[in-house]
Amino acid sequence: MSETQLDLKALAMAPTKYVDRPVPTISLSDFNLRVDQITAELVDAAENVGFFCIVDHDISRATVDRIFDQSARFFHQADHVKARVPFSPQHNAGWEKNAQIRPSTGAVDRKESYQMQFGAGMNGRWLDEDVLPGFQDEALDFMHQVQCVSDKLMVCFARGLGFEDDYFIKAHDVGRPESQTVCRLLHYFETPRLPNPTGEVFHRAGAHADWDFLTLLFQKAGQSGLEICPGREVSTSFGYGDAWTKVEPDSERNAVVCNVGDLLMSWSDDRFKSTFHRVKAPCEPDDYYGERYSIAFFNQPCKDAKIQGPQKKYPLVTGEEFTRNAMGRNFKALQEKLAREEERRP
Ligand SMILES: O=C(O)CCC(=O)C(=O)O
Ligand SMILES: [Fe+2]
Repeated sequence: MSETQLDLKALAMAPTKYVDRPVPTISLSDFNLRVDQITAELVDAAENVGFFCIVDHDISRATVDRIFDQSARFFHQADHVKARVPFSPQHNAGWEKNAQIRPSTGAVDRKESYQMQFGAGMNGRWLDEDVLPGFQDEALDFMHQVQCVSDKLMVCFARGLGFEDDYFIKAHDVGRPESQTVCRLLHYFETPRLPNPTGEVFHRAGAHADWDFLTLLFQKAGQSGLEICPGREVSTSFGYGDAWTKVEPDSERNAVVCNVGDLLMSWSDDRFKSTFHRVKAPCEPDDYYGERYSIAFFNQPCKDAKIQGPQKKYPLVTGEEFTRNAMGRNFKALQEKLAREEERRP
């Protein structure tokens, strides 16, 4: 074994460093009356952490429970059934299994996911009504409810940056054919406890930043693993630090975890932080190795939205260009990671 391999192995086996960082919980109650206060809290969280939890958001626990039930119904279908609605990179919609490789790990995430959109991108990508009766209606109803909450957050971020109240809402209008917003159902598989016979680590969601405007993440109580690692300076950097913080949303209060994505970071001239996060690959005794469900709602800009911050730090791009550039950077970083690993092979 070479010296570098030994170093890497030692690093992989070292216990994870954790630090406590506050992840604020922000109430959206009496939104119209309290909008200035809520804006101040959201801006502070976006500037200093990039992650926050929202409560009193008007999506009921029953609604969240029902969409998780629908998600389980979907994922319990046989693979050959789910394969009727395969993931299409061009449409950013559909089902994939053990297929996503993150530049941070160079290995597949051990999970399956199903990405849904509001409009034409979903043509042919819903399972038939006789396979999953009621699924499509319930999923779309949930997505519209999450969009309503997103709209409130967008009003606050627009105010915080000095734009008109509806500036971001218009740029993310899910009623338009140009909408790119995605709701992603996620299902992580139970993984063998370490040490396992091969020593293999099963990645869940390797460290990454989201490239959307704002992500709203729904989790199930008792299925932990989400961790953040702030300290990123600009929206184009792939560097990340080393001390992680566990995000434990208050399930009693039906909290939804939100995070600023690269798009909002860039649109705010890097004032609001898009933060590295991961669903930890379970590898230490206290980690959660069980099956895990989550739902991520990615607010994406309409293809023709014009994106530029108030200080014009970055050149103006359209929503379509921003997404294409982000995917291109991700692809390049992945190729570089895989090439480095190839070089290291004895
Ligand atoms: O499943 C989770 O809790 C997080 C997923 C995530 O970060 C993502 O898909 O971007
Ligand atoms: Fe993410």
